[in-house]
Formats: sequence, C-alpha cells, structure tokens
Amino acid sequence: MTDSENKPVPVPPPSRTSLPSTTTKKEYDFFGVIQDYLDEAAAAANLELFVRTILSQPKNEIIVNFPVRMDNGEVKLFKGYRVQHNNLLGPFKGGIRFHPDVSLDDVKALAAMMTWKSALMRLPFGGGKGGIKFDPHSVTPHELQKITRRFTHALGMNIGPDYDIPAPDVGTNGQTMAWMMDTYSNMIGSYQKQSVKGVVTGKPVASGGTLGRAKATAQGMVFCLIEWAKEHNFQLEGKTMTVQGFGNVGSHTAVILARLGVSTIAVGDHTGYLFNPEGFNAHKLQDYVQHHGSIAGYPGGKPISREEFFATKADIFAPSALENQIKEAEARQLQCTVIVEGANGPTNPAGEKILEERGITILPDVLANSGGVTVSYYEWVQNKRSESWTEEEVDEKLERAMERAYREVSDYARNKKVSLRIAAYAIALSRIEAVYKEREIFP
Ligand SMILES: NC(=O)C1=CN([C@@H]2O[C@H](COP(=O)(O)OP(=O)(O)OC[C@H]3O[C@@H](n4cnc5c(N)ncnc54)[C@H](OP(=O)(O)O)[C@@H]3O)[C@@H](O)[C@H]2O)C=CC1
Ligand SMILES: O=C(O)CCC(=O)C(=O)O
Repeated sequence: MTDSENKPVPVPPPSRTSLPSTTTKKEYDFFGVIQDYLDEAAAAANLELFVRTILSQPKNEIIVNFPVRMDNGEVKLFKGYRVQHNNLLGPFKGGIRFHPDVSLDDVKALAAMMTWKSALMRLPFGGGKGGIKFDPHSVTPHELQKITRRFTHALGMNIGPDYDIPAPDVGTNGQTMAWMMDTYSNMIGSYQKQSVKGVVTGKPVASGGTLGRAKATAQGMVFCLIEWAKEHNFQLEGKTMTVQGFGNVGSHTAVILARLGVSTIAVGDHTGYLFNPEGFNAHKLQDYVQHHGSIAGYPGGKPISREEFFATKADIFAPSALENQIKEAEARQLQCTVIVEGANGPTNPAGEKILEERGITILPDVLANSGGVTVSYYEWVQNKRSESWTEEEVDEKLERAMERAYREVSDYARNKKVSLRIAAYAIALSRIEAVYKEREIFP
C-alpha cells in the first residue's frame, strides 16, 4: 500500500452543533474535545458520514433533580445525570461519578468514551456515564447512602441489567454499587424481591462482585504498559513513576508496579502533592488514604507544589485523577518517557501536541484504562451464569485482552501514521460502523 492510499480521506464537518448544550459553557469543553478526536479518527478510518452523525451526540440524556433530607433536617435538592451514548453493541455501560464539577457536557464526553472503550475491547456493551454534582467528602456516610439510594430511585427503569449497567468512577466505590443494587432490587425485583446483581458492576465481592475488579483499571494499565515496554525495549524494573490521584486507579497502579520494581517518587490528590526520592511504600500510602481519605498528613513524603510535581523527573507518569490536567504548561514541565492515562481525558489537545513534539509517548485512556470495564464485563457474565471465577482467571483473561488491544492499536497507529489515541478511536469506530452497515439501518 502506498502512503497516499494510507492518507485519511477528508470528510465534511460533523453535525455536532445540531443540538444545543443544556449546560452553561465551561472553561474546558471536554465534550468538544472528544468530538474533535471523533472527527480525526473518522477521517483516519474513512468512516461513513451517517455513522459519524449518529455518534456525534448521545442517544439519551437523563437529568434528575431529587430531594434528600440531610442529617440536620434540611431538605436539599441534588442534580444527577445519566447519559446513554450508544447501545448498538450491547447495553449502555459506564461509571457513576460523585464530584462537585459534574456537568452534563462532561458526562456526555465520558459516556462517548465508554462507547469507544467497549468497542475497542470487543465487549458486548455500548457506552454510558452518570453522576451527581456534589462533593462526597462534604456529607456524612448516612447522607451519602441516602443520596445514592434517592438517585437510583430517581433513575428508575432507566438502568437495568440488560439495558444500562452503572459501575464506580470518581467519588464512588463498591459500597456505592451495593447501595444501588439493593435499591434497584427492592424497586424492580418482583414479588420474591430477588437481588438483581447484574444491574451494576464493581460491587463488593460478597454482594456479587468479582475478584480482581477493584484493581482492574490499574491492572489493565500495567498490562498495557508492559506491552509497550516490550515493544520499546524499556526495562520496567528500576524505573521511577509519578502518580496524580491516589484513589482507586492511582493507588493500585503504584502498588502493582511496585511489585515490578517501579518506584513511585511523587504523588498528589486534591489536597496537595508529596515527594519522596527514595520511593513511597505504595501499600502503606494506599492504606493511609483508605483510612484518612486523602494523602494529606502522610508522614513519608515532603510536601511540594503542583508545579514541582509536574517537573519531577521520573520515567513514567500515571495521571489518575481528572480530565484536563496536562495542559501546555504541564506538558512542557513533564520529564518522563511515557504517560499511561489512568484518568479519562487527562491530557488536553494543546498539551498532547507539545508532548508529541517532545517525543513523550501517551498510552491513551480509551486503551490504557479499559481494564476497568473489561473486568466489569467479566463480573456481569459471572452474575448471569451464577459463577465465581478466581482472581487468577480474571487476571489472565484481562492480560490477554489488553495484549491484543495494545497490539491492534499499535499496529494501526504505525500503519496509518496516526497517534495511539486516534488509532484506538478509529478501531472502535470501524467496529461500530461494520454493525450499522450489516444491520442496514437505513434501507
Ligand atoms: N474506577 C474505575 O474503574 C475507572 C476510573 N477511571 C478514571 O480514573 C480516574 C480516577 O478514578 P478513580 O480512581 O476511580 O476515582 P477515585 O475517586 O477513587 O480517585 C480519584 C483521585 O483523584 C484525586 N483528585 C480529585 N480531584 C483532583 C484534583 N483537582 N487534583 C488532583 N487530584 C485530584 C482524588 O483526590 P481526593 O480523594 O483527595 O479528592 C483521588 O485521589 C477518573 O478519571 C476516572 O474516570 C477510568 C476507568 C475506570
Ligand atoms: O466498569 C465500568 O463499567 C465503567 C468503567 C468506567 O467508568 C470507565 O472506564 O471510565
């Protein structure tokens, strides 16, 4: 094939402005960024315009306002979202975020990314995402439970084990999923009041969760990094890493990589950043965060500024907090060889351009963090079949899935001369397109 045959065919602009946003314009247009990647990947994959048009907006955007009586007797109104982007390949699937910055447009971006992730990983799922706009750190455990249950009740039949299956994301965890499952089961579960385990994934193991889901996103990132390292003769043992966000994804990444001889020398969360040139004891720090809620006050590191954190020389950077963290300034400061995106959308396009110019590799979110939804699928299958797989079985399956996905993305990127991110999007889009075409939805 000649280079000119490989060139993306220009296609007309998409219909992204056809539907107005229902939220006020934010400083960072996350959904717009995801649409720009969609355009770029659509051109690389020579995607039919009708497919791109369908995928440019979510199928359903659900907004619920629901009241909760707080511990002091006051009734507060909360705003929750569930965006169902696409369900061509299977039920809508994706996490639930509790965070003060949750907005409809951001949830739309995250829901679209779930559609690409599921397709890339060959899962029989589509994409969805949800959230509630509030700070889970600012309420009591009792209030948190009531907010979760009220939200689930407000969503009602908009979720379901064969329709739309939530999972944890920022600010939520296995406990949140157990409350959601219980509320849904009580609401829907027939006269026998059966547990509808498959309505959510990421549950605690005793409540029908799978072994290996808690660490799955991090484990998938590590498998992806190992594949990249093999391809580039990059010896992981003895390398250093910095991690932004020390919750589920960030802390497990540090713990798993520590076993492979990678030392985490700087970490950060919303309370600040810490540096330890000798390397943190990732296990101890994870334990500390689980008991104290953040890294603040951890005795094993020196407080540093955000700028110092980004300028810390380390071989690997694992952004594992929120979107739009690596902008132009951070991209210039970073001194790593490879970035493994645990967070969704941590690098903005301006930052990405600079990183590319500087020769820093990005293992993109839709590939690198797809271990979470992949193991969620394993959990859903176990729930359907009333099975319990061992952690080894789960890890082995995940390893094979990540190896295959990495190979496909890396080969595509090389052949088509596009970034790993655009390659991952393009592969996903082509799979979705093939199904739309086979089903001949516009006869
Ligand atoms: N959980 C999963 O299975 C998956 C998660 N992801 C993505 O990974 C990322 C992290 O998710 P997860 O680990 O589950 O969430 P958690 O809530 O467990 O952890 C989030 C971490 O990010 C930190 N953080 C929040 N805001 C900031 C900020 N402004 N600056 C620095 N740190 C901040 C939090 O700090 P603090 O606790 O102090 O607020 C916390 O340490 C998200 O982008 C999510 O979408 C992707 C795939 C799957
Ligand atoms: O496990 C899941 O279903 C969703 C994980 C998720 O929200 C994500 O990959 O961003």
